[in-house]
Amino acid sequence: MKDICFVFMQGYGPQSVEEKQRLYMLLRNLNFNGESLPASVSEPYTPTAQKFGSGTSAEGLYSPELRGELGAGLLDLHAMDDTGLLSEDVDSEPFEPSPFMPKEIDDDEDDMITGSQLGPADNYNAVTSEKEISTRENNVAKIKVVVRKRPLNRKELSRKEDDAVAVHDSSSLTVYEPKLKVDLTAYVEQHEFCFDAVLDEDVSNDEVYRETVERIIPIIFQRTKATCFAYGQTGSGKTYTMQPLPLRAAQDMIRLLQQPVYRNQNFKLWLSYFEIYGGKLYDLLSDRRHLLMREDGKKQVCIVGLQEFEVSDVQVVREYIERGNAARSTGSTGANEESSRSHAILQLAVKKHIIVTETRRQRDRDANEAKNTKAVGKISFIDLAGSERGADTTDNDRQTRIEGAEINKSLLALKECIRALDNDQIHIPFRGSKLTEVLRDSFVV
Ligand SMILES: Nc1ncnc2c1ncn2[C@@H]1O[C@H](COP(=O)(O)OP(=O)(O)OP(=O)(O)O)[C@@H](O)[C@H]1O
Repeated sequence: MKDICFVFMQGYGPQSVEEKQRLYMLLRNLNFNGESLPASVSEPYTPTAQKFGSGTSAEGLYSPELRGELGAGLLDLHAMDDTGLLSEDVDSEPFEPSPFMPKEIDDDEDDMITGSQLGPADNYNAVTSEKEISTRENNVAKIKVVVRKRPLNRKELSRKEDDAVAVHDSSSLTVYEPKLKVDLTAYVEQHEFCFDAVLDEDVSNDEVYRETVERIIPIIFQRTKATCFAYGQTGSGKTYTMQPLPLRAAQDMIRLLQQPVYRNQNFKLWLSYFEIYGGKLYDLLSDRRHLLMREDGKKQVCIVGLQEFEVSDVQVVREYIERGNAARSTGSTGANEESSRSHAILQLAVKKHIIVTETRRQRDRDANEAKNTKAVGKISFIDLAGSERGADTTDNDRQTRIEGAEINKSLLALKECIRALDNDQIHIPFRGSKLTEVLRDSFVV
């Protein structure tokens, strides 16, 4: 079997329920974990208005039993913010629309989903045209789902396994699912999917960067936060895909920092890296120091004690990333010898350093100007731990199974939050896991 890793991009700024629901729609159908694939799909699933327009055609895809055990992921690292974004004193070009936003938007069609276009089996809530309009007008959160196919690994090749995924073009693929009839005759079911982008197995990490992160780097300097996360089952290539991205992003950010417009404003780049392992937070750049998560008076989640480092050199960024990677919790699963056993979160924050004059007493004491910083924008890279099927755990020891259970639990909690959002529930179960607690603000508009 070939596996697929999803790279999901989320632009920050004001977010709408509609965008999040759309993401949920996209991702909850992406469980290629053998047993959770749809039993029968007569038409391809397309996460755009055109396909939703087909009414019941893809009905089977949306029934709860076909969603699979571990569904979608939706992350937002407002949660990690203990400071609001700088709202003034930033000289920049006018605020840019999302790089994922089509330049020209046709009023009545394309990428927006209308209530009338939804299939009856789907309890996706109708999106009113009024909301659509306001969404467009506000240029709100932009989501991009990119799928990367990985090549067969040595084990799969030696077992002469079939290639289960065929990439057709830059936005669609087919998954071939081997099945057995009741009389044990083998047959293959085909499932077609469309995404914002599909990258074939020969695509390099550099191309992944260009397709996903590159375009949002400039807007991080314009009071924007973005999150890129990798979702997929264990061994699907999440870490392989995610690890090079922050370094490439840092390279571009450092280059931008040299530009007079940002240099003159004293913009600097800061890096932090932590993981959520077994429901606990650890600083990967500070000897795995146990971190505590607290809520402040404004119900903002703060990670107390998380170390941030100012970086101005790509080589230094590389060293920090390597140090953090080395500190990450890894283990071995049936599907991946070097499996990440944690959710890793690397953040690159642009901050404006403000020279402030302290109180008279302090000034007298210090006679120096004190420095202060204010967040301008931030990009977060999240390498989620892989979801695991029962079949992946047969060879695992007790510890690995416990870890797997914890990982699945947290991804399930993530799914529950997204499902609650999808159902417009008032109560969103953030407290289901540390992951969802930390990412709480992503579910709150
Ligand atoms: N696109 C690719 N091209 C070549 N090799 C790949 C690709 N994707 C993944 N691999 C290889 O597959 C193996 C598993 O990848 P990786 O560790 O990134 O999976 P993962 O999804 O992070 O798994 P886990 O959730 O268990 O941590 C690694 O040896 C990696 O080098």
